[in-house]
Amino acid sequence: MMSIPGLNLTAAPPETLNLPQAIVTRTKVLAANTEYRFEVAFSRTLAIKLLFGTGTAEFFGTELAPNSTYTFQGTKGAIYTWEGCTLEITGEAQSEYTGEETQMMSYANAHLALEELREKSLHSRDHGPRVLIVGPENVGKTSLAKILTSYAVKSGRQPMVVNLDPRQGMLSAPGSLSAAAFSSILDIEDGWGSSPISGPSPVPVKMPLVYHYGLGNPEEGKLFRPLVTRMALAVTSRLEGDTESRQAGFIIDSPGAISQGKGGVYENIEHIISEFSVNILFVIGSERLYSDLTRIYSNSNYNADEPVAVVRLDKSGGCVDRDETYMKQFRQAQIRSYFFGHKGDNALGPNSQMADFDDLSIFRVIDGSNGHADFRPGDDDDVYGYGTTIYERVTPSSMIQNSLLAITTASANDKHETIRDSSVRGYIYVADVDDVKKKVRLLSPQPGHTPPNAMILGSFPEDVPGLVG
Ligand SMILES: Nc1ncnc2c1ncn2[C@@H]1O[C@H](COP(=O)(O)OP(=O)(O)OP(=O)(O)O)[C@@H](O)[C@H]1O
Repeated sequence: MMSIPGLNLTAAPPETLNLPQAIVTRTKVLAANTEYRFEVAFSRTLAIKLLFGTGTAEFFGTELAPNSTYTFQGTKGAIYTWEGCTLEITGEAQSEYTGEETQMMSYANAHLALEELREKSLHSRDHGPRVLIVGPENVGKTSLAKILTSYAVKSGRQPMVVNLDPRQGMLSAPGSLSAAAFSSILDIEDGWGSSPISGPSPVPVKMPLVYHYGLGNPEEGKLFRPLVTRMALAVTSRLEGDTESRQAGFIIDSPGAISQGKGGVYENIEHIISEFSVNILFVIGSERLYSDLTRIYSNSNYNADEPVAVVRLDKSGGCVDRDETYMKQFRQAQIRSYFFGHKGDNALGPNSQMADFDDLSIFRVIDGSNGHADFRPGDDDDVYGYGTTIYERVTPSSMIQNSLLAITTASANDKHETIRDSSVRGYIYVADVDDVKKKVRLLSPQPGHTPPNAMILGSFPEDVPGLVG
């Protein structure tokens, strides 16, 4: 275990890690167009190797290198093969089986259709496809986003990927919305891969643009839509300045909650489509949603410069429901690896810093549950006009112990809208609060002084007790 520079602290191991387990190695022969589906607990490790010369295999679109061992913890996923292959598997899975009916053919066709649009954009100097993926929870939206991204990268493109689902982070902490251009392969073991501050990685790092949302549900509070607008501006201007990205277009992953709708009206989906000028809408796993959205965006009803193509895709039979307990463990693992590196190997040594209460400018997101929010789904953006109260300034106290603070690029004196619209430089973790001495102990991925910038404290992600032992 590695000590943390500064205060001789060590990272607390995840409670469940390193438990003894039966190590059983077996080989699994997969026929063409099938996949090995597995679930592995956070307390276990499953190692998978594609045996050399037996064929090719991929994990959500990213090819496995032959004879390399990939290890998974707390993962639910599938290794798919187009032509058949043999895997060597070591460790204990909670569940495992071979899926013979997969959606990979239709997902690959979706990729080919996007490639055609990318080729067309090359000749016309238009934008490439601007894709939004919607559907209820756990229908494989994120998996499809990864597959489309991997295939695009493999085709030599550099797509932007935008994560608008705060329940899980992409190259960032949970609770955030982020965007990044992908020009290299995704990290098989670590989901989307590593960002510069989350540990060394064999896969080149990606520099994400991050905004902090701080709530779990996009239908709650009054931040989601303004942040979508903000993100759309940032992404669009990046595309304007970069021919390769413009041609590749972007892929937006969305939270399941926005696909519930209210009486056939989907305000958050419509907002995302109009702000990002989405022209391809993939609807997974809900016929009703598909039918409602087709009605809304059928050419005769929808009045915009460019029509929105609504495309229905089936949910893969491999998709697994993830309960709150799993999601919480998943987020905690994401946060742990943000500070300590992937897989608890403590490859990163985050810094421990002491700060006075007065050094911290903390703004707490006002959500729907504490009586201040006046958000109604029907409100439009002008209610967020000049001088809106979005946050409340909080004095540090033991209340903030174990929480995550998003350090923005805004100053503490800025208007709330400015703080909201500022990107996040990074996150710090409040390890300890001394109410008497009025001091806090912070964990930061980077050395140096605690910045005076405005910091956002959300009610989401939940506290991570015992990140530091
Ligand atoms: N073909 C498959 N085989 C095995 N597991 C799969 C398969 N496809 C998806 N999964 C797993 O099922 C779970 C749900 O999939 P995914 O995260 O892609 O859904 P989602 O629609 O993005 O969910 P949410 O809206 O809750 O974020 C994930 O753990 C994912 O890894």
